[in-house]
Amino acid sequence: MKIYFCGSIRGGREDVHVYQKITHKLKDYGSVLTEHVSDPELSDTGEDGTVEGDRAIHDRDVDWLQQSDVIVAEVTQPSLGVGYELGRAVDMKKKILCLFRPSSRRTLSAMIRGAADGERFVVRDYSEDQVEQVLDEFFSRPGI
Ligand SMILES: O=c1[nH]c(=O)n([C@H]2C[C@H](O)[C@@H](COP(=O)(O)O)O2)cc1CO
Repeated sequence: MKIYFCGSIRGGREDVHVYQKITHKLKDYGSVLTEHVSDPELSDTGEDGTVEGDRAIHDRDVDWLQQSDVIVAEVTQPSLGVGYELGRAVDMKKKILCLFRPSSRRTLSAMIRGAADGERFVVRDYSEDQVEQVLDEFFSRPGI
């Protein structure tokens, strides 16, 4: 199974340790196409700051989205890129899990929470210590 993991990069890297935890667990279910997202060495400038670099990142990521079977997004730290990826993934009719931590005291965008249908697009509130349990639950759903 190919898994596309989304997490904030230029939106801020405060949650990178949570991304690491999620990516580590995701490897139990398949290959993670976007492992760089959870790399603590990657700063909020991203992989490449040039216009050509940004185009290459965009085109590669859209291609990976197309190839992927499941999208898992950590959406607590707001990120334009993650929002864009989720919109594209909905259009591609992909199976999507969004993970949000209410302990952040943020309110998740209505465009993400409001997109949930409980089947193809799942939004799950969780705490950091529930990462394994929440992912096990999601990946044991029929059709995943
Ligand atoms: O360098 C990058 N590499 C990359 O793969 N992305 C993708 C993957 C992430 O899930 C998402 C993060 O978007 P943003 O940088 O707007 O927070 O975009 C984003 C950047 C920088 O915007």
